[in-house]
Amino acid sequence: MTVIAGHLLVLDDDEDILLSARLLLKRQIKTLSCLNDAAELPEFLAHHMIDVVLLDMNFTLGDNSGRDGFEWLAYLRTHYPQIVVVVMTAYAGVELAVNAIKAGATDFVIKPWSNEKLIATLHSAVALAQARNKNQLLQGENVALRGSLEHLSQMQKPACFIGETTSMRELLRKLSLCAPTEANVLILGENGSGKELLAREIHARSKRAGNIFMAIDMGAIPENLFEAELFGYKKGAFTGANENRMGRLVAANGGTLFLDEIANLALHLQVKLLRVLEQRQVTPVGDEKPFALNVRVIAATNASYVHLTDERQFRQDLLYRLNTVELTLPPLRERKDDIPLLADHFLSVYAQKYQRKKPLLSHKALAALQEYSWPGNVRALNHAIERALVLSDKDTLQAEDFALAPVAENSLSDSVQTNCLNLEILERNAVEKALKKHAGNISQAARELGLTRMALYRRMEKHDL
Ligand SMILES: Nc1ncnc2c1ncn2[C@@H]1O[C@H](COP(=O)(O)OP(=O)(O)OP(=O)(O)O)[C@@H](O)[C@H]1O
Repeated sequence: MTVIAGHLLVLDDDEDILLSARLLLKRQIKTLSCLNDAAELPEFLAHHMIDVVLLDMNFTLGDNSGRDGFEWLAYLRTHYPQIVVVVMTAYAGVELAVNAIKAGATDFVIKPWSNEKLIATLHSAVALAQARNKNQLLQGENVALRGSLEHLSQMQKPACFIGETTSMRELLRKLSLCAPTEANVLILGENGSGKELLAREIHARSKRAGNIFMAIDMGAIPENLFEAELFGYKKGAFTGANENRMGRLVAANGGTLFLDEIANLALHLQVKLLRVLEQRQVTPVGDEKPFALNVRVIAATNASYVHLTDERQFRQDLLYRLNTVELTLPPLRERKDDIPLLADHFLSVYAQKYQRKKPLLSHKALAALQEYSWPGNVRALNHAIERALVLSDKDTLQAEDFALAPVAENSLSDSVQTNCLNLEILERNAVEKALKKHAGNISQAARELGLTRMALYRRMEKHDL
């Protein structure tokens, strides 16, 4: 006997029916749940992934019209279109069953059921549900692949998260506890400190590791495209919507959704995101049917805690939805003992990339790297090492090969403080100085800060520079 690999929910107000379903099916199907009160269905579905619902059509004593069943069928079709519904009716209710099929049920069984027929029906229903899910995932992955090309090279690299200082060990300890759970995680840390890498590490150590990791830079999506990009749209929903397009949230179904730069999301869009995360469903623009959303959410920001807890800038209900677990990445200047490890790692990476012998670092060069305050954090260290390796063919790299830009006094003294507001000031100073130093040349300033041009533009906008 092959066990049906799916989750079946039997919904019937008759306890005897539920008992016989349990007796018959508990060894036939991988996961079986029973509910005798249909009113509990929405709450139940919000917390469980169901493949098939075996739905009784009559819940009100003396009413054999199937009215309740049709209402719940419509609810399932609207809110959980991927769930396959098989209805149950009494012998006299074959006509009812036919109407239920017209209304979207996939099949029906007559009570009292024939065990064999019921099991065969459920076999096909679960197979159909799984094909639907797979189809949805494939569509999603397709969108994700198209939409995330810029992440492709990073995604292919095996995650290698380096950190051995006390603060990083503590962070990694928390990570190993929360990664296998479904808890939402909020990652705080300065630019370039490794928030996305940490998010990928959580995904890699979670049950969703075999599924998609969808990174969305919330600061990079123009406000007027927010809904179309994230929720998708239906053909004809607006000018230019020439085909149905699945949004990135549904594309992330089954996997992890990484919402980067979450604090850059405008307040009115925060409400929309919150609604989707609460209801766990997404309705594409111009459509009526929502898609069920099954994602684990990891969000990240470089914003200060002061910013996040200021309700004029960030909705507190959204914050609570996102920060079940909070992980804070210390800036690189506060974990200087990691610099030799990181430097060695990047030297290996770039020696391989540029097909040359891995150079050594002189003592002075290492000391200079450890003394530097790294306003652009690990990303800037990474770039500095790549640059040094490209521009020098020596076997041993010296301090001057790294051309470390002097960091202004006040930035350095800010850096010693851990107050979050000062981190904002530190970022503003770094951006301002880089722009001044490069006479407003965005590309050069961005390179020096270890940011992309887009990321630098966002910071300039944020700090009104
Ligand atoms: N602990 C680490 N070990 C190895 N590489 C790291 C580590 N932290 C960061 N990096 C590398 O530094 C670069 C920047 O990291 P990442 O993009 O994760 O930072 P971020 O905090 O998300 O940046 P931003 O705030 O600008 O989005 C990446 O190339 C990443 O691989």
